[in-house]
Amino acid sequence: MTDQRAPRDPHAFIAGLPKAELHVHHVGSASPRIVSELAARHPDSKVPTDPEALADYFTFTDFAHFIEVYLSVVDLIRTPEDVRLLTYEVARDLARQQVRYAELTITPFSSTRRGIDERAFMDAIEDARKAAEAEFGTVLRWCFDIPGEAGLESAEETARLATDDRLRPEGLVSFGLGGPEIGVPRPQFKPFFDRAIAAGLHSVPHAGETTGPETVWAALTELRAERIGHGTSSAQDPKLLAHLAEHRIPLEVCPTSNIATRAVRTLDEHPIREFARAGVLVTINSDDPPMFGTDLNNEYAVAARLLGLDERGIAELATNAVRASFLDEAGKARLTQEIDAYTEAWLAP
Ligand SMILES: Nc1ncnc2c1ncn2[C@@H]1O[C@H](CCC(=O)c2cccc(C(=O)O)c2)[C@@H](O)[C@H]1O
Ligand SMILES: [Zn+2]
Repeated sequence: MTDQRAPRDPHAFIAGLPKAELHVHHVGSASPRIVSELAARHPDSKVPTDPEALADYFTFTDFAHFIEVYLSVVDLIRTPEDVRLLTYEVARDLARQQVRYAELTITPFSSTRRGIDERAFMDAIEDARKAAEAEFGTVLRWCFDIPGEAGLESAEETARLATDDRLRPEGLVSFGLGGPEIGVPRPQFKPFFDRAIAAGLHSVPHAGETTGPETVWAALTELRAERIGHGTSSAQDPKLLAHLAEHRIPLEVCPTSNIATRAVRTLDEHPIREFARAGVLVTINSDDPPMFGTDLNNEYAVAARLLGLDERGIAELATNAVRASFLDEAGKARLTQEIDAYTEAWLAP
């Protein structure tokens, strides 16, 4: 992607552009309305019920503080009905942004360990997935991730829920690893990723978000990652950038997330330009949009500004995500064609 003519009105173009999102968290996508509604149901929670106060509450001093706040929202989700409501509303918000396909990262361990029955949990997300597809036309698939800091117990539980044919949900396509990276080396999770891959799931761990490129290398070699969540520190290692580009291993880039969690100081210092210059397949994602005061459309606008993209360059970000997705080939062709048709219609004189 090279510097191109400035788009006529990037926000309007992006708002109508059909998109796919690959790195967006279930609980992290709970809108202020949903969070305040759940907080009102649980007065014992420290999460504010007032959406304005919530904006302040979602301001983080560092990554550890982000995880602490994230878990206080996880604590609000206590029943299968909470799970179903959250999932359906997240799908509604995605549809509003013309997201046709999303791979939503869910951490089942965090909910089952808080007392939600595993079968009821799976039924709740599957019911919401089918309702969203029928009512919004948005296709959802699941990524189950291990909350790494919770250790091997959580890895075992997550691998069991993801590979037991009596439990694994129909929409499950991938297996991930989230939470803090510092003090949580990737190699210990190799046996669990091996089980997930043997069960037909795709490996998509977070790596290089708050630690260096060695964590990205470990995700590739030990966990056989097909995509990398964030991969921000890859820019520090030219050999790693060349490897990612040569082997077409996509990065799930979440620009505003990296600023909000202090992983990167300012957007102008974000390594997304190095990724593009190295020929790495860049996809744009929102990670935990309401918590970071953003949404996917805004992330596309940020990427367009940083990369100096015109409409065709912005559309390429969307087709990159389709190409990097685990959607079936027919679905990929259909969504790519829709993106191309929209872009040509927009540019027609
Ligand atoms: N940008 C992000 N980068 C990394 N992760 C992210 C990001 N955004 C969201 N997450 C999610 O945060 C959670 C972290 C949960 C966690 O650390 C933890 C630790 C100890 C105990 C428990 C528990 O449940 O008992 C959970 C994960 O679910 C992950 O999917
Ligand atoms: Zn994430």
